[in-house]
Amino acid sequence: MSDVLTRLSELLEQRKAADPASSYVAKLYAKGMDSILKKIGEEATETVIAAKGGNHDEIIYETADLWFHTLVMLSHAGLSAQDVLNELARREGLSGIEEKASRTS
Ligand SMILES: N=c1c2ncn([C@@H]3O[C@H](COP(=O)(O)OP(=O)(O)OP(=O)(O)O)[C@@H](O)[C@H]3O)c2ncn1[C@@H]1O[C@H](COP(=O)(O)O)[C@@H](O)[C@H]1O
Repeated sequence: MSDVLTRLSELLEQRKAADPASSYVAKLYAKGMDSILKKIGEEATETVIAAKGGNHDEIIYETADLWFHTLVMLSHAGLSAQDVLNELARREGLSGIEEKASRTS
């Protein structure tokens, strides 16, 4: 895993014991999964709008927001970026059709 993802994943775990008044992530955890999912929906929409606009800085900024909130969702669900990277690694070398056939659910 990249150093950035490793450090951020560790920080997201630590924030589970943090005060929501002093941490954005702790506040999101306290609000619960529905609020986290709402943020993901908003950030996904903002990413689509940025990509349509074609400004590289905006695309990067909005995609970072989307990735970040997705990482918060994974952490709240007891998962991590590494779990998703493991799945992407599993798919390496498979064609799209083979990948679809390999799915269990
Ligand atoms: N990478 C991020 C990150 N990206 C985006 N954001 C926050 O995500 C929010 C984006 O939502 P919006 O653009 O809608 O802005 P907003 O109006 O403030 O959001 P809402 O109040 O409506 O939820 C902003 O508050 C950003 O500050 C982030 N907040 C935290 N991190 C990382 O998480 C770490 C822990 O953060 P704290 O828990 O706050 O210490 C930080 O050190 C960073 O590494």
